[in-house]
Amino acid sequence: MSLHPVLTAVTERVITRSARTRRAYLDLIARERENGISRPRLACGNLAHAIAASGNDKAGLRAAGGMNVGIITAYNDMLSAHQPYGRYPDQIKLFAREVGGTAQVAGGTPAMCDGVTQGQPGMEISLFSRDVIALSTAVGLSHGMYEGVAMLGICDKIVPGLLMGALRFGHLPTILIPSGPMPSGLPNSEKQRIRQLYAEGKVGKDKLMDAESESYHAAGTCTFYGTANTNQMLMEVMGLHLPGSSFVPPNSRLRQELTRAAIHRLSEIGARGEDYRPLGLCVDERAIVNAAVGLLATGGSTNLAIHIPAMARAAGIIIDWTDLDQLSAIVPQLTRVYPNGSEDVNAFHDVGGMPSLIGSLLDAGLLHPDILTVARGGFSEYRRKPELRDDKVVWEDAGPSTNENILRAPANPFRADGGMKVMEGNLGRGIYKTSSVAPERWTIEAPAAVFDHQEDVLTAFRDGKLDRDVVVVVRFQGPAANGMPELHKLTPTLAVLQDRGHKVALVTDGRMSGASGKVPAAIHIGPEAYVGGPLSLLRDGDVVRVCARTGRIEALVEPGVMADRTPARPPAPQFGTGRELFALMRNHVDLPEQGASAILASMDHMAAQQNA
Ligand SMILES: O=C(O)[C@H](O)[C@@H](O)[C@H](O)[C@H](O)COP(=O)(O)O
Ligand code: SF4
Repeated sequence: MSLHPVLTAVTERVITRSARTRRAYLDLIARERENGISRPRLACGNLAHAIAASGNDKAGLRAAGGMNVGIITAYNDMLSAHQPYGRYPDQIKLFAREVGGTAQVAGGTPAMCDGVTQGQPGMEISLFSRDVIALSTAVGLSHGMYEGVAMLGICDKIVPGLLMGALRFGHLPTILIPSGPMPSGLPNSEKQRIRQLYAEGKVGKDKLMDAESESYHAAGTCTFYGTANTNQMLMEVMGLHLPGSSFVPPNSRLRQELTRAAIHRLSEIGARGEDYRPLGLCVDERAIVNAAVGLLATGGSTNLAIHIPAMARAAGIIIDWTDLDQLSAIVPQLTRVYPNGSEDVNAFHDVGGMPSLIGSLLDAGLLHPDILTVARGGFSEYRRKPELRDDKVVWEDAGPSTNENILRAPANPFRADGGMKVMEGNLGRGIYKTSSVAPERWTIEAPAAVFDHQEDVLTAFRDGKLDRDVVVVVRFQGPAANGMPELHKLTPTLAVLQDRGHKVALVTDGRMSGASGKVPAAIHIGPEAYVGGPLSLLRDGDVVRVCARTGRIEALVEPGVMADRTPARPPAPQFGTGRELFALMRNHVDLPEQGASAILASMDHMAAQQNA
């Protein structure tokens, strides 16, 4: 099947736009491979320090005969998705020895749980924790002891951060190793129902806690299709996981054999072998466009509209929301997984999952088939799913979906267009996730209720001030203002207003969770209010129109009236919960459409100085 012409056109535009920065990046990783820090170039003292505690691996590490795998782990036992990783390093060391290599934990990174910080001050650190993870990855790999990298991370900011960091060592082969979703618990729609009853005061805290604990109840990734599971999907359509490994349950024999296979495969794609597949060549413009297609075909998390540009930029590639919007026009929605439906990722995996999805997108010419992946052979390997045969993992054709209520092929999509729209108008430019909102709610026009803090929305609701058609505007939530938190805590309250029959929409320069849905939301609006963006000029009562059909977000106020207004004063920045430590990032961060990253903005500033 030939490639869809829009996919080709968007890819060529990305290649052209990125020509200079991508060339500089490829030159960098070539230099790093030839002359960069590496084990043979370490001095005796350096190497002695690096192997002092390596026990039986010391001789192997000193002789440098096999690959030394650097493990970058985002393990902590509070994050349910990362809790299984505690045992992985010891397993990986065994698997590396099986193929004549060694492995060391090169370093750890933090891993925030957005479920724990949702609605809490810590959420104002969440986006910037991604950059901290990128920096932590670079710290670990900077020792030059490793010929391959195994990365252990799943959740929201962790996979983007790991990739942003590892891409700066893009001369090294790198594989991401997932740990898998927890068993399905209380259905997400039932959890949401209980939350709405609680928001209305109709059930007590114990009932809510019981529902939450039945939903999030074991080790493994939460099973809604939020940012974490969108990350897993992304790693498959970019060929950075082993095929079909994203949603295999944790603590299973197959999961362990997939980890073994990943380490064995990593040892084959190093610089010394005949099948060199460095990360920086795997992540090229086609892989990034594949990522965007996967995001749109699955109605993935809006957070990836920020993270895909950031990961791309770390590899010298520039993709923007217009590219996303144009791809969205031709990429059909093929999955219905909560919040885009009632089923979860375990159900998606059981009916064919990633291999079936990738196969059908390839057949429709909607994915680049010729990307360089970590798996042997080409991207067509990713049509196949892993099975355990005689205790060994083998890959077998996955075939089409077995349940068209959850997963479909492009010939019979849930919707003909992708799940995301770019919104523009006199209030700025943002993103709207259409896949999780009923089409009859795609156009909302109502008077604005303007807030500077999400808590004030909940107070206004409790005081009965929102019981009407309303566009709730929450501003000063952008990256420069307070770190661009998710405002997902507002979902139950806004959904109650919507269920009462009111027309409701949310407009914000902040973010929403990948698990957010049901309520129309125009988010990531830039330029943000904190830097004087149009949201800072809005007043209570202004009529705002949010229309995902036209992609427009407008204040129906005379232009002269808005222009004559004085921008609202930003709230004072807050100390506490460590937020003051991130002022550095707030002061240097760039736009969400560019990736909302202080480190990438500073890196590009450095490149501009070099070229001056
Ligand atoms: O982007 C995401 O997917 C979210 O950040 C997710 O990781 C977070 O945990 C949500 O808050 C979970 O949803 P609830 O808050 O509804 O449990
Ligand atoms: S998916 Fe979200 S809530 Fe679940 S463990 Fe990961 S970050 Fe936490």
